[in-house]
Amino acid sequence: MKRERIFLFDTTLRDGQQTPGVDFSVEDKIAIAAMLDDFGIDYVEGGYPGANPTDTAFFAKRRTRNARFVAFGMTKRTGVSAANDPGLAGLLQSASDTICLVAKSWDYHVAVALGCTNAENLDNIAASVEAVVISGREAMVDCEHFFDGYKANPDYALACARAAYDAGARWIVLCDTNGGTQPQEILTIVTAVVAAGIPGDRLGIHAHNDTGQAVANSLAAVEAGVRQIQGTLNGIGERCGNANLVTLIPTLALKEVYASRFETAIDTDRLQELTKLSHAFDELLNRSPDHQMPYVGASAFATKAGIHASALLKDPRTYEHVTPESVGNLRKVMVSDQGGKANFINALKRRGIVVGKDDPRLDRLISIVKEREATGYAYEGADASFAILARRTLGHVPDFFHVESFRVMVERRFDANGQLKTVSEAVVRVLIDGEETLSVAEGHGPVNALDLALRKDLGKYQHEIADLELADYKVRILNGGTEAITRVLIESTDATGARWWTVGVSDNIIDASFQALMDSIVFKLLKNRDGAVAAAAE
Ligand SMILES: CC(=O)SCCNC(=O)CCNC(=O)[C@H](O)C(C)(C)COP(=O)(O)OP(=O)(O)OC[C@H]1O[C@@H](n2cnc3c(N)ncnc32)[C@H](O)[C@@H]1OP(=O)(O)O
Ligand SMILES: CC(=O)C(=O)O
Repeated sequence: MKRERIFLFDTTLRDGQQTPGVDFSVEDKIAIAAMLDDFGIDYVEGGYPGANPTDTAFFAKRRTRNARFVAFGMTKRTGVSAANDPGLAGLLQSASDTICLVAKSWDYHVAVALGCTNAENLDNIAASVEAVVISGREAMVDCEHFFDGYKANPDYALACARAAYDAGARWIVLCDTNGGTQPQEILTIVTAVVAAGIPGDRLGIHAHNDTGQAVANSLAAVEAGVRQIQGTLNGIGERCGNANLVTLIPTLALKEVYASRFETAIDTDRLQELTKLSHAFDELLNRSPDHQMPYVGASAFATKAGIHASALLKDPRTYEHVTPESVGNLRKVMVSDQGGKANFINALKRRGIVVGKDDPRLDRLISIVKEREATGYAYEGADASFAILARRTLGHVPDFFHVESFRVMVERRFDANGQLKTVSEAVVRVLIDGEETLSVAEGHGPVNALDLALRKDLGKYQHEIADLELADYKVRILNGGTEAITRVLIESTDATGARWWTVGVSDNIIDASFQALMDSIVFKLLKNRDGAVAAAAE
């Protein structure tokens, strides 16, 4: 059976830009447009030329090689001709292939927001689309509030869509602008639009996620006939976001119910780049990836439950709905107090440690991990600390150095210029091969001072840790009150690009940090000696 083509439209740079806290520069937009273009998205909406200097500069030239480059703007205003509407002129001057016009399709909005008559709004839609078509560009109309409008006045909502269609718009996009419509309603309303004479292959869906249904609504619209889906990378967008293309793309490609009937421009090779794309975008936004994001999250193919791990290791299909490789993700079997022997054997194998199911040392390791987790440690997020603990329990970790003592001091005082300053200083006494060194360092805070002092003079190992850097530091108070236990997680990295997490737990935050810092250095030294241990670092 010939599969029907679904066109993917990305509005990360336009609706995504409307996300609270997201503010792209021209350089960001250029980078994101290139990522989307390389990935194979059909349409890349770049923003609103004329609305602000960034978007105007971004549209000074075409920013995609293969994808259609889309400029967004509103239909002309009442009382001016299309030729004299400054907003429309800005769109027509932009270096775009396609112009997407937003048009009101809810009569209530026409009255309240536009303050014109229903007939004037229909004229504005038609005249604006005609102007785009005459300019030689592809015209597209986002029918704003289409579903709410249809529920209030179906004839008028349909008339708006038809005005766009009759004037020559290639796509009429039905928008759930307020994001409150449910999948069943989308199915019914889109079916009615198709029955009213606008073919599905001229219709698109733009769904917001205010009830967590944006992906489901997009799929319901496809089911009813639409052939263009609008969405964003990682689901960013106004309020609760837009339909997440990173979820929709693999669903369309990997779920038989869709894959047997539809195809997109994203082939199986490109699909394997999906996790990278999603994470690269988060990197650009300077935020941590959502571990639980479908398909691409770090937890999407992770299990810490012993019963699951045991079956998963016999055959991954027992607990995976698709393979992690298909979207470029990884399977992760973690160790924790929820794990059984299978979790541990797998985790150890990854680090080059082979241990039999009946080996008593394995039971010992499991009971140490479970006991420690009961006191606050969390090894599932601290792979490197687990690697060290496993090696200590099952084999051997060299005694590289020994910290005899440390002291950390925080002092608030006036400096020589009379300025009030808080100073942190650490002193560390280290024994290496029987020789003692004493290091003193000042830092931005007590943990930074301790870290600097610890790494200041490690004698013969100093050159080995020169490229070690702390990338992240997380503190979690595990129970309140004066008896609070603190868990510290530290992420480290080095020149090879490897990253590893270590953990420390104590009722003293400095002591917890010290444990995590020590594990970080020991892991780095182990990693320098043994490639297998590096499997703990990603
Ligand atoms: C559902 C969506 O996400 S639509 C996209 C929303 N995104 C944005 O608005 C981001 C970019 N927008 C902007 O920078 C500004 O709103 C601009 C530059 C476009 C316009 O700025 P201003 O001219 O100062 O108008 P302002 O933002 O205050 O109000 C919007 C105006 O557009 C009118 N308008 C809104 N939608 C439409 C439409 N589809 N067709 C014609 N006019 C419209 C409103 O009636 C209002 O007119 P008024 O000023 O006469 O009351
Ligand atoms: C066009 C658009 O962003 C919306 O209706 O939500």
